Amino acid sequence: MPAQLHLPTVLVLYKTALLAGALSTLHVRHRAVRPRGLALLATAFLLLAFGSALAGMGEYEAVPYWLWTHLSLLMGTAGYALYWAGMRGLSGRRRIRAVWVAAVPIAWLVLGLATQFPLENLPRAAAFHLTAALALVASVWEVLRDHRREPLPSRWPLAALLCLSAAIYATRLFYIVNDAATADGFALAFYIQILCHFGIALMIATLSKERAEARLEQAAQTDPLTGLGNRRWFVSRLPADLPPGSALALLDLDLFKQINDRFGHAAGDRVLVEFARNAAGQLRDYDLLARFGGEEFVLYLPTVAEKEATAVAERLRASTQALQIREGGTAITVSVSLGLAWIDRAGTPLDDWLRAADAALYEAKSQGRNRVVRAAPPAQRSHPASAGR
Ligand SMILES: Nc1nc2c(ncn2[C@@H]2O[C@H](COP(=O)(O)OP(=O)(O)OP(=O)(O)O)[C@@H](O)[C@H]2O)c(=O)[nH]1
Repeated sequence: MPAQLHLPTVLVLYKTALLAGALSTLHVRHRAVRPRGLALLATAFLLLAFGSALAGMGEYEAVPYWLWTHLSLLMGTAGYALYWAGMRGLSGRRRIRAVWVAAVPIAWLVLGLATQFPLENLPRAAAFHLTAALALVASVWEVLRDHRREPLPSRWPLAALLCLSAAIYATRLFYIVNDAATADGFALAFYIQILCHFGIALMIATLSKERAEARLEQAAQTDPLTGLGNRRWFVSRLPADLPPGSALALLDLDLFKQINDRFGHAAGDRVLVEFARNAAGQLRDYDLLARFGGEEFVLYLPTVAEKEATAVAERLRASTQALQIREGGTAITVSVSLGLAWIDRAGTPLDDWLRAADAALYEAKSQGRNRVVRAAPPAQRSHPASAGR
């Protein structure tokens, strides 16, 4: 198979793959809402393509020898340093300082000018291959380290392609250092790199698309004011059949209209945010708190004893009453009423439990507000087929 690869054609295709990578990455960047690392990656693709083109022109003596050797090494190493920085940005990390990215190519340039090693083919190729392999391994690390925080499926194929590309460079480096590199091996390595570049460009586009979809999904399920999940999020997270030994509560801020009327809508918003922050801070990691709309919130406590659920509700009520939200010279105070339903049996639809909690909330308001009222369990449905209608 290697003998069938025509090296000059492979080298032309290699540059074409890099150009295609640059164009596709620029296109994705143009379409992305908050692009990260894509400009760096497109520049990296371009630098690698120009570095490779310059080396090709040098081989035909179209450029002075000293110029293309130094310059192609500079472009190649700068290209892979940018590649790493771009992958880091794409993965979601903070932008790295330019000095760290520039350090690698500048170090090679200074060393090259001082020793003139790039004038020799093997040391120049070894320096390029070493930089490329290390930058690609670092890129794999960048792409995978954020997987838990942002589990996008395309991270894995992207990392696999980067690994393959790094492995090819490392293998080539081994042959170069041992002076065993052949033209056939060279052609095969570049052929695989072509496939990697196409694949990586595709995965960059896929990852950006997956990220945009995940953000849309999250925005559709998040209340923008408080950052809590909204009704859609809450319902999607609840088990289809609430298990016995859990609790559901509706929480409604008291006389909230008066706060808006007296202090203004913006102050009312701050009260909602502070209430949400305080309430979320009182709960376990796996409890679910959402904003149902307006000044109404909903809470689900999985696996909780009846007494404990009442204690949690009572704690939320008391800590809300203790809140002091500063507005100008005065402190706004607020209270909350809660209707609490303790789930004592399976098979009753969520809507019935919500209605029961709502009735209890209504009762809490009627009794003077700032209190927790336990809900009467909803009437049991006689026919299972009617459940959920
Ligand atoms: N600032 C602010 N106000 C909101 C928001 N959503 C709803 N409201 C206001 O919340 C108020 C709710 O008023 P009501 O439903 O009369 O209830 P309340 O004044 O809290 O009285 P009770 O519930 O009976 O204690 C209305 O004035 C709404 O305009 C919001 O996102 N921000």
